[in-house]
Amino acid sequence: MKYLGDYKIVLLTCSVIALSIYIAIYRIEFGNGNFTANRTDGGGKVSENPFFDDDFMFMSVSEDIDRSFSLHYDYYRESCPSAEKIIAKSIRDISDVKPSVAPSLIRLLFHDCFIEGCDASVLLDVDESNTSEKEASPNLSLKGFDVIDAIKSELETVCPGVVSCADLLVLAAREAVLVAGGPFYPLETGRKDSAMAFKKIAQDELPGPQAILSEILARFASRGFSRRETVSLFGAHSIGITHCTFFENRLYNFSGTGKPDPDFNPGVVQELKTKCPFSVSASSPSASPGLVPSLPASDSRNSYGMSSGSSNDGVIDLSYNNEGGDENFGTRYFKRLMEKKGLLFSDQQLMGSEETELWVRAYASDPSLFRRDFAMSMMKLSSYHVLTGPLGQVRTTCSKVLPRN
Ligand code: HEM
Ligand SMILES: [Ca+2]
Repeated sequence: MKYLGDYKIVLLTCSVIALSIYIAIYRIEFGNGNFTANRTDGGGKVSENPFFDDDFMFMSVSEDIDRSFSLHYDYYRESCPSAEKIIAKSIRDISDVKPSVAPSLIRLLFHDCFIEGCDASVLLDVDESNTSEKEASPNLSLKGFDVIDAIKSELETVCPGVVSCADLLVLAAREAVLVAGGPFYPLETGRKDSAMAFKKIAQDELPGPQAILSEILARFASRGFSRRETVSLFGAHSIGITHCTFFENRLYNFSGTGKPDPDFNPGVVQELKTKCPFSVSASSPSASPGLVPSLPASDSRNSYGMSSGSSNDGVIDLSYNNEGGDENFGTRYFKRLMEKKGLLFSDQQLMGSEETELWVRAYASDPSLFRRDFAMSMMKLSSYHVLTGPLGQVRTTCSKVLPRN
């Protein structure tokens, strides 16, 4: 009887092992039919799938899974050794002629990674089966797609079908940070591209320029970013531009008062009124009800409106009126916030809690602390929720998914 009991236990254990291996293989092969189900966050840790979180799983199987699902340094060493050099050189060359490209690419990276991870979903055009994130209102003023397309076609001539658009975007943005005077940070590669876009999520999840602090922190926290990391990432707003639409309610009609935002430096408000004349976005669809029709009114929290960044809208440097001159990347932005000179309402929100204000002050006074933190946060952002291994594809044109077989 004892032997029979042991035999049953062995049989049961074998069945459990066989079933687990079967489930493992099934999930890898078919990804539950859902490309977004299995993604990794940075260093190859597979997340969002309870299957991978179970430590009791059999080591040999899970180690193999781990390897094929993780990013690596110099992933293209064998398959496309010149990839990183081509990307870096292209960004430097293009930026020499057109400096505005660097900030555009950094923003593009943020808008990609923040929505379902760094999977180049933001680059897809609309087609029969896909909507496009480009049509979500926070993305209407994104730029830099042409630069990514140009570099991708160069990569395709050198090593066809090898370098993913997701890797291209994070590497291009890293070079853009350097070109803009920011820090270098190492990046692992091996991201794959998504086979779909997430327009609705982009519409709902990217914070708008009227977002309040609690909303901003919650959006970043839900993606694993601490307050310190969130504040450091905002340092990217020390470069690039913003359209008047995104802050003009602060000049003319803050919260329906018909007056400027009391939290906006009065000197800067006066100057900006000449650059962003009254009522550019008077007919903004996000106007609060009951307002005098000619007052710009974009207080509503989602706030991008439908005509965001339209071409007849004025454009202002995010570092406008930067008395410190060409100071360190990052530092100047945080100093501006301390002087109530942040252009976007959402920027100035960082001064709205003890903890975030503490980091603003720390970064304003310690450039090397900021550079270290920004580098770490950009690494984290660039590896957020990536697709690896068989879970994604390598598009040959960044704006189109691969044709189905
Ligand atoms: C609450 C979070 C954020 C909001 C509401 C926000 C909003 C905006 C807005 C409204 C603009 C102006 C776009 C235009 O007029 O064309 C802008 C520009 C920019 N943003 Fe953000 N942003 C946020 C976070 C970030 C983060 C985390 C990064 C990067 C790590 C970033 C990088 C940039 C850059 C580089 C620009 C300049 C783009 C250019 O010159 O083309 N932003 N942002
Ligand atoms: Ca994405």
